[in-house]
Amino acid sequence: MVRLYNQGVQVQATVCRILDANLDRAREGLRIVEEWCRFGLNSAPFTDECKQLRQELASWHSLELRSARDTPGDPGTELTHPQEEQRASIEQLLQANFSRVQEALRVIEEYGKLYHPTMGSAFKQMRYRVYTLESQLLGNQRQQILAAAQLYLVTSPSNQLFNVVEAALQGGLTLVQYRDKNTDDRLRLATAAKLCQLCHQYEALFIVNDRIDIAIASNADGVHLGQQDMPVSVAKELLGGQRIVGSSTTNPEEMQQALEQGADYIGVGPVYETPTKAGKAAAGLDYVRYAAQYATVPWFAIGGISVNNVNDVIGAGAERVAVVRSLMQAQHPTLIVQYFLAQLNRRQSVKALQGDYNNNHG
Ligand SMILES: Cc1ncc(COP(=O)(O)OP(=O)(O)O)c(N)n1
Ligand SMILES: Cc1ncsc1CCOP(=O)(O)O
Ligand SMILES: [Mg+2]
Repeated sequence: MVRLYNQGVQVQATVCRILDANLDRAREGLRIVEEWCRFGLNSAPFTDECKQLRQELASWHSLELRSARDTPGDPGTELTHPQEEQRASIEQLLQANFSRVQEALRVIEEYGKLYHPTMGSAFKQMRYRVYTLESQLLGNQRQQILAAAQLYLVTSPSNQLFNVVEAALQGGLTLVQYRDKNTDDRLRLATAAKLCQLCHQYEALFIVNDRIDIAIASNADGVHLGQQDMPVSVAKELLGGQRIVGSSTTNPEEMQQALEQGADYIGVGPVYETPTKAGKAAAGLDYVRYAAQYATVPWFAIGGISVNNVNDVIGAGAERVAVVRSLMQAQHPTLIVQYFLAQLNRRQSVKALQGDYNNNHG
């Protein structure tokens, strides 16, 4: 039943107009995405998902809402943003239309709460489905690099910062996080932008620690957030579906929450106590074993990991590790990266062989 609780007639009509206009906006944007899925990608599953979303929108677009339309009296019909006149690529066109759909769904989610008891939650779910579709269509390359990454360099302030990062990239590193707690924002942004360019030159991902604003402004591939930072779900909303959001976890509860909120990867640690995060208790190898069994997204063991103990961490089930000092203080970062990758790959090969053996003899 459609009800607008305790509102005057004028307000009711306005809410209906807002819902009507945004249902149209969302449908149009989805249709544009759908055409690319159908004719550009020939993808039945993506086309189908767009169609189902459009059908669900249509099921809410009642006669009552349509009748509230007042196109001649709407001052918004003539307003266009200069960027709407230009699209440099299919990716940009899709991105603009995903943003349009997500914005419209968010408006409906909020105003819908005034209109129908289940409209807010229904549109929230739809918005998450659109994020997923967006990340499958546009964020795929980032997710692939993330899934393949085995070593993660988290930087610390250094006057050799760019040299260390470049040397590590030359060794095959594909994931870098810029972590600097004390520099002022101007310098932090300039450093982030330069590091981002450097990483992209090597087709590596660039992540910013703590700061969503700096991640966006530096064109980073994502952000890493801890338990005291912005919640993952909020970061996902601010960054859209394409960028990566990583989350630090120290115990199973934090892991569960990070997974529920949609973290793309998680940090697991500190495995060992470390001066880089002084005062933080070690989570230990037991938590690494837990992650090996229960984590459903890529996860990186972190904290006190060096060439001397990496095999213990791998032995506890880690397939990916993150380090600060082991690379930032290395004399030869390229060689250290190669050593870590060799150890992690060796483990992967052994696991693959064991899998083959079990399949053939199980
Ligand atoms: C890969 C990775 N894992 C964990 C952390 C720690 O994040 P957080 O708990 O927010 O602490 P700070 O790094 O902000 O001091 C990380 N940065 N990266
Ligand atoms: C940022 C962070 N989060 C958990 S441990 C850690 C620091 C790891 O530093 P190091 O590799 O030097 O021990
Ligand atoms: Mg943090």
